[in-house]
Order: sequence, then C-alpha cells, then structure tokens
Amino acid sequence: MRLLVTGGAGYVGSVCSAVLLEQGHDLVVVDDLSTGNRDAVPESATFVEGDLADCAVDVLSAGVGGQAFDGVVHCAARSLVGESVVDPAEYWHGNVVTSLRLLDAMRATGTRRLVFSSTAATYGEPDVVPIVEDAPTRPTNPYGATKLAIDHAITSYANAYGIGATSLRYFNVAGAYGGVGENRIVETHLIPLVLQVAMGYREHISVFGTDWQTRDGTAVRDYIHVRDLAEAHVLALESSVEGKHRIFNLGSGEGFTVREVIDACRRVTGRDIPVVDAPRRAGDPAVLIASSDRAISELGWKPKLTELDTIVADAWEFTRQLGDRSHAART
Ligand SMILES: NC(=O)c1ccc[n+]([C@@H]2O[C@H](COP(=O)([O-])OP(=O)(O)OC[C@H]3O[C@@H](n4cnc5c(N)ncnc54)[C@H](O)[C@@H]3O)[C@@H](O)[C@H]2O)c1
Ligand SMILES: O=c1ccn([C@@H]2O[C@H](COP(=O)(O)OP(=O)(O)O[C@H]3O[C@H](CO)[C@H](O)[C@H](O)[C@H]3O)[C@@H](O)[C@H]2O)c(=O)[nH]1
Repeated sequence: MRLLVTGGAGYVGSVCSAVLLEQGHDLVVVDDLSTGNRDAVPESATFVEGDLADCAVDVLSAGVGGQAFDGVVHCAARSLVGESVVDPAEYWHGNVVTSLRLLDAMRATGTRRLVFSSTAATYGEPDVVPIVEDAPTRPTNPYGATKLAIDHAITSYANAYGIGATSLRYFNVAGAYGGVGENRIVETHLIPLVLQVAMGYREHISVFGTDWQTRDGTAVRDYIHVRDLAEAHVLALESSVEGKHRIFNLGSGEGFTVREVIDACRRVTGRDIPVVDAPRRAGDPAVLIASSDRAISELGWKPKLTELDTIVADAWEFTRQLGDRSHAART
C-alpha cells in the first residue's frame, strides 16, 4: 500500500514507519518536528516537513510522488497530559482541528483506510480493570478529551463517508525497535526518565504518589512494547472495513507499579537508581490495565514482547547506543 504516516518523526510513528517499510509498503511521512526527530524517519520514506493542518490536502492530493494514497496512519499529536491542562487551546487546535482537516482531506481525495493513535486516556479513571473498549469514557484531562473527540469524529466520518477506520487505544508504550526509541526534548514518561538516571543525566527519579490503593502505594500501568504496537497498525490497515470504525485497546494485560518499573530498570541496567518520593501528579489515574482481548480475537494480534524486563532492556539498549547524542545528555 501507499501510505501517509503523520507524526512519523515521533517515537511511535517512526517505529510504525520502520515496520510498515519492512512489510513492503511505500511511505510518505509528514511531521512538523515539534517533538519529533528528523533522523528517526527511515531513509526509504519520503519526508515532508510541515504542519499537517496546513498540508494534509496537498499531500493526499498526490502532491508527493504523483500517486494516490491507500491509507493514513495518524500518529501526529500533542500528547503531554500536564501541558494539556495548562494550555488546552494547543490541544483542541493541534489535535482536533488538525485531525478534522486530515479527515476532510481523506474525504476529498477518496483515501479509504485510517489507523488513528488513540489512548487509554480516553477512559479516565476506570471503574473496573482490565479496561474493555465498552467501558465508560470520562477523560480526566484535555489531552484525553481531544483524543475522544477525534474518535467520535472518526465514527461519524466512517459511517457517512465510507472510510474504513481503526482507533488503537494504546496504554503505556515503551521499549525501542530498529534503532528508534524515546528521545524527546521534553521527556515526561517514566521508563525513559528512569533510564536517564541510570545514564547519569539525572540525579534521581521522582515517584509521583506513594499513597494510592495499590500493592506498594504507587500507580499501576500496563506497558506495551512499541514493536508489538506497530504490528497492530499493520494488521489494522490490512483488515480495514469500509464504512466501519473499529476501536481496540492495546496493552500487555499486566500492571506494574512505579516502584516495580524502577526495580526492573535496576535489574536490567545493574546501576544505582536513586528515588525521591513526591506528591501525586495532577490528572493521573491510580490503575490502568488493558484488556486487549478484542484486538487478539478480531485483529489476530499476538503481542510477543510482553515481559517488562524485555521492554526495559530494549529501551536501555537504545538509550546506551544514543548516549551523548540524546536530548537528555545535551540539556
Ligand atoms: N507514547 C505513549 O505512551 C502513547 C500512549 C497513548 C497514545 N499515544 C499517542 O501516540 C501518538 C504518538 O505518540 P508519541 O509518544 O510517539 O509522541 P511523539 O511526540 O514522539 O510523536 C508525535 C509526533 O507528531 C508530530 N506532530 C505533532 N503535531 C503535528 C502536526 N500538527 N503536524 C505534523 N506533525 C505533528 C511531532 O513532531 C512528533 O514527531 C500520539 O498521537 C499520542 O497521543 C502515545
Ligand atoms: O517522573 C515520573 C514520571 C512518571 N511517573 C509515574 O509513572 C506512571 C507512568 O507515567 P507516564 O508519564 O510514563 O505515562 P502516563 O501513564 O501518564 O501516560 C501515558 O499513557 C497514557 C495511557 O495509559 C496516555 O496515553 C499518555 O499519552 C501516555 O503518555 C504514572 O503513574 C506517573 O505518575 C513517576 O512517578 N515519575
């Protein structure tokens, strides 16, 4: 297929691009490099630097390479929970308006397949874990609200205009693949931050909240390897059904506390990782664990790299290889 990957210079988008290229697809990547890295885009993809909100129609109208597109993998977004609380306009415009422009461009150009990076943040604080796709959606921050709004728009566009769409609700993505991993200018995610401590770029890791109702008082998350995640995108594109919007949760189905993740990082790196207990972070739910049963049965998805130590080991390998070239080493 000839595919457009939005946000393909970002963490998830660049790994998805690498895996789609391995499967023989032809790719154009659009990214404004607001949080992505140009060198994360695979060499064999055509790269267009620009804001998707401005260039979606031009790119999809066969503006690059002169050929129509079969589908879009839409990863581009603003995705920092805390920032979305402080600056929601950036999120409603950057995520919702931009995605509507993309949907309109798909409609105008007859582009039939869409895979969208949705999130566990659409559910908010769950009543029951593991979380199934029919669980109530009550996002606790503007980031999750914008992603839910886009999911609703996609449902309407799919039903009315015949797009075959899939929203993949990722839980906590981690690990690395093909030389690409987490290397953001502003890093807020637990595993890359802990590994930065192991590298000596930070003095300690802060544990946000030690009084949650969990086995050790710290918050529980479901970590999914980015390689397994990318595979779900391939399956979703291949099985797309015109006029239908499907939603799938993607996680490993097992929850780990913040302290358990730090212990895994100590095991894998063999390094000292000092910890400082800190207050809860605004907007954080206590426990998020996915039920991925629907993706397994309907998409035929088979996550293979589900061990936490494997996920951390791949992230560590990437972090070490990147070394002084990382944003963390330079700040
Ligand atoms: N990382 C996670 O744990 C996680 C979990 C759930 C959902 N998601 C979603 O997955 C997607 C990718 O996340 P990520 O962790 O790779 O983030 P990221 O910040 O590494 O990647 C996002 C990319 O999109 C680009 N971008 C943003 N706005 C753009 C625009 N208007 N035009 C063009 N490019 C634009 C950025 O430059 C960046 O390269 C996001 O949609 C995010 O909401 C991520
Ligand atoms: O320095 C830190 C960073 C994080 N945490 C804790 O570690 C856990 C995981 O935090 P992350 O920031 O790594 O990930 P989140 O669970 O906040 O969010 C991620 O997963 C969500 C879905 O589960 C959303 O999709 C979101 O986009 C994505 O960043 C949370 O309890 C957080 O409070 C710390 O204790 N210290």
